[in-house]
Amino acid sequence: MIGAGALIVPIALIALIAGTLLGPAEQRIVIIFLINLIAVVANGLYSGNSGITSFGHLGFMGVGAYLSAILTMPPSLKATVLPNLPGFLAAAHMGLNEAAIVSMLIVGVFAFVVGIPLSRLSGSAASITTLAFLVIVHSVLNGATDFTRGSQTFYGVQRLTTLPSLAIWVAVAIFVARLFRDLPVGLELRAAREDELAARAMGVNIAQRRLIAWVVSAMLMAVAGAMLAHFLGAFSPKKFFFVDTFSIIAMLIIGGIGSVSGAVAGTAVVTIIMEIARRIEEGPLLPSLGFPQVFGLTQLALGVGILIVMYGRPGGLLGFLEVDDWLVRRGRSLVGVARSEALRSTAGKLEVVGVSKKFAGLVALDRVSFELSAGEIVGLIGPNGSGKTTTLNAISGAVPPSSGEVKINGSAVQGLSADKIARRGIGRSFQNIRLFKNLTVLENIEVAVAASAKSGSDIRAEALAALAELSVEHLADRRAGALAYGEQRRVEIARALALRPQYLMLDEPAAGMNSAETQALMGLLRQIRDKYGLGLLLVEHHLELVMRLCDRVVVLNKGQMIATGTPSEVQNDPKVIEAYIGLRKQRGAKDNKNTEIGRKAV
Ligand SMILES: Nc1ncnc2c1ncn2[C@@H]1O[C@H](COP(=O)(O)OP(=O)(O)OP(=O)(O)O)[C@@H](O)[C@H]1O
Repeated sequence: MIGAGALIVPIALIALIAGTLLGPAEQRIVIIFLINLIAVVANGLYSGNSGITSFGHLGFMGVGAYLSAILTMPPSLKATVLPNLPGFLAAAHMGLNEAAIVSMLIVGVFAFVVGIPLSRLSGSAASITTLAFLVIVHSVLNGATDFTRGSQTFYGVQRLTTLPSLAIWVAVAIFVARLFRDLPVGLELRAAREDELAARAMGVNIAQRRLIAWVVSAMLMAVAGAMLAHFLGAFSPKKFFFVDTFSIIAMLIIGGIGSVSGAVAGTAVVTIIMEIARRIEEGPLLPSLGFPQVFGLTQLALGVGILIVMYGRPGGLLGFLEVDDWLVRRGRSLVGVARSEALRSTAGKLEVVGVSKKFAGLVALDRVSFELSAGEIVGLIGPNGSGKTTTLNAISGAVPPSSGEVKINGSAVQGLSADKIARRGIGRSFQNIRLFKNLTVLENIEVAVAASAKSGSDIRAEALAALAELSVEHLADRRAGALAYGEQRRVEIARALALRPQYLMLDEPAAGMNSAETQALMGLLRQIRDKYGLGLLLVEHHLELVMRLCDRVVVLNKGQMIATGTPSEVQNDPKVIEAYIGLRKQRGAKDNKNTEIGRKAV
């Protein structure tokens, strides 16, 4: 894999040069750098992809360090250092790599158990929970004296860490992290980092993706712990607590938490800063220049480093950039391949049956019922605040209905999670565009393709074909957040379509478009309906578009359905005229988009 290779080769060269040309003091710095690199890449695999900064990963490193140290220590020595160990641990005697793998597996199981509740949390709630986890692990390491010697130094660990074995583990960590980022699981997790609601609407099971990242990163952390333990030879629980957590987080943040390249860059920069600071701390680095001896300088330097980088580059030195991606993208082809598998069924209907939604005391939807058949375009209109978006949210599972039923081809889906409903065939766009801003346009589409594609299919090629459908394939490598408004709307529709929905719900797709763009959109929507036979539910204030495009129109007012019928029936319905004209009167007959139907009807 070119991605990992571009990062691994320089690291291997550093290890080779250190092993052959450098003295013991410099070798020590390189070894510390490489161990930190595993830890930073591992933490970044979770924190960077999920957007939840973990303060707890040093806990896994600690468990890995103690476990592997116990496993490699000769039984005769264990009888002295840890006389109360249970029999199987007292008798175990392994080599470093074996012990690292066993520790990795045990930590993986431990992380899985801890991760089940954690993966349901988001944002700062999740971050603070990881901090609590660190404190708990620290207390357990201090308390489990039979295994760890408590707060006393755990000594007698075999010094088995060598540059070549370490370099191999670094390569494994980088390879896994880089691969993870590009696999559908990593891509979907990054999408959830950008926008949880939109990711769920694209079929992403966020908790499951977070759990996978948490376990994989914890396992790599255990390896970092094993390497550190067998390099230091002696340590205590405080080695895996706040001070080192701060260093690892500093490396991630300074380099750029959003990429593996950032983790590598941050580790290198911070290792250099810390080494210089440590030398000044230990004694004047350059006595001739008169540098004074300053205690606590290492942490101070890190703090100042974070402040400077955050001020100048809030995303870290490399931000979301993967160096290799940037190199590879230049030459690759942008030819898509349309999907080969059969379309979803073009028969059936989406039924909304007596759906109500209450927000505290407010009745946003009151027993709304209508149907959308495959191949049909239905417009959902009404004045501001009448409940149109809430209807889409209730259907898609973004907000569960308070009562009533939503049926897809006869089976009830209300109460299911949004990602499950998306995978049952409901695609949607959002009123205030919700693209995954820091992902490329192509990656945005790949998230939806991954949720609906058969295993083994070429996700990238299919995503390119979906972009071509909306004539935006030339935008594939652009960052989604950097696109013009009209382009973003098109990409969002392409993304919803890439889910291969049987029913597509678009929330004000023409908002912000000029009249030429709106005309083009109208043609496009008709074309999509004809080609795929899908049912289109269109929320739109642009009434000309609704009246010309829709087969039927449903009108809401104050959460209630006040009319349904063909566009001309609805336009002449007294209740609809009343709703729009009433609103116009209320607003002092201002020229407002809500009054358009009123003017037309009058
Ligand atoms: N999450 C929420 N919490 C509380 N109230 C909400 C929520 N979502 C919507 N509402 C309220 O429900 C009512 C219907 O809102 P909704 O957004 O569905 O209307 P709309 O017809 O889509 O309006 P617009 O045309 O302005 O987009 C409004 O009074 C709104 O304030």
